[in-house]
Amino acid sequence: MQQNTTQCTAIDIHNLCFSYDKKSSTNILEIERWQVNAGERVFVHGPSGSGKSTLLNLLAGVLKPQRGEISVCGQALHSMSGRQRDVFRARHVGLVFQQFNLIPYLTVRDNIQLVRYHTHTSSKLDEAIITLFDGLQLDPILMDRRADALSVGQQQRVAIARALINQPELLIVDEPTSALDMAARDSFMQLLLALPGAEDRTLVFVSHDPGLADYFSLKVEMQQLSKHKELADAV
Ligand SMILES: Nc1ncnc2c1ncn2[C@@H]1O[C@H](COP(=O)(O)OP(=O)(O)OP(=O)(O)O)[C@@H](O)[C@H]1O
Repeated sequence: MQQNTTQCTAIDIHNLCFSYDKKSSTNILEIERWQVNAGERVFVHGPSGSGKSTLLNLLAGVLKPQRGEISVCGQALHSMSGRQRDVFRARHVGLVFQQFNLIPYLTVRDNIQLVRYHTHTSSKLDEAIITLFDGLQLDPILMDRRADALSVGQQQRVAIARALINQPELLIVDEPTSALDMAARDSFMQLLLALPGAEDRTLVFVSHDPGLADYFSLKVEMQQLSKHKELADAV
């Protein structure tokens, strides 16, 4: 089932239909075909409500389509159980949410430790965190600070470090720059794209900000990718 990510198509979607409400006649997403090669940097944009977060959750295996096929890093998510998709996500996907989702009363180290898939000694974990912090220009002293004592920019970079701790092949980032001014936004993008392994990792990045599009090799407009169709037409 496993494939070498350097040879595989990172994302392969075929005739996918998704609706939150099984009784509704309208799909939130309908994607006939979408393929992304491993290592590609994809900028996903589209109006509010067009299904960007829903797409990210399908790619991460949080949601499962009602119909069709979705393979990520060579793994067929549509035929996995919820538990299998959880394992898939822990091993292959790094997720950064809009609100960062750090647990406020835990230290930065504990926030990162929580998502660590491989069990390593605490010194190995610290080593891995320090390497990531170095690339993200974060002071290692922050590891022992509570997450709610960090600035927004620091929380955002810690969220990236947490997403990368398992060395995922796919990094999914949802609207991470909305709280930043333009200069901070650009330096964040430069850091993100210069991190070790960034050239081999597939990046799917959602933003409303068209000013970020130039950082990406592929641009995807949600309304072109997905059609909202009456289920009755599709059946
Ligand atoms: N858990 C849910 N249950 C039911 N409907 C939902 C749920 N989450 C999202 N939706 C609906 O699905 C549609 C797509 O939502 P989604 O959050 O994917 O859009 P989006 O493009 O990410 O929007 P935004 O840019 O505002 O974050 C919207 O109509 C939304 O109301």
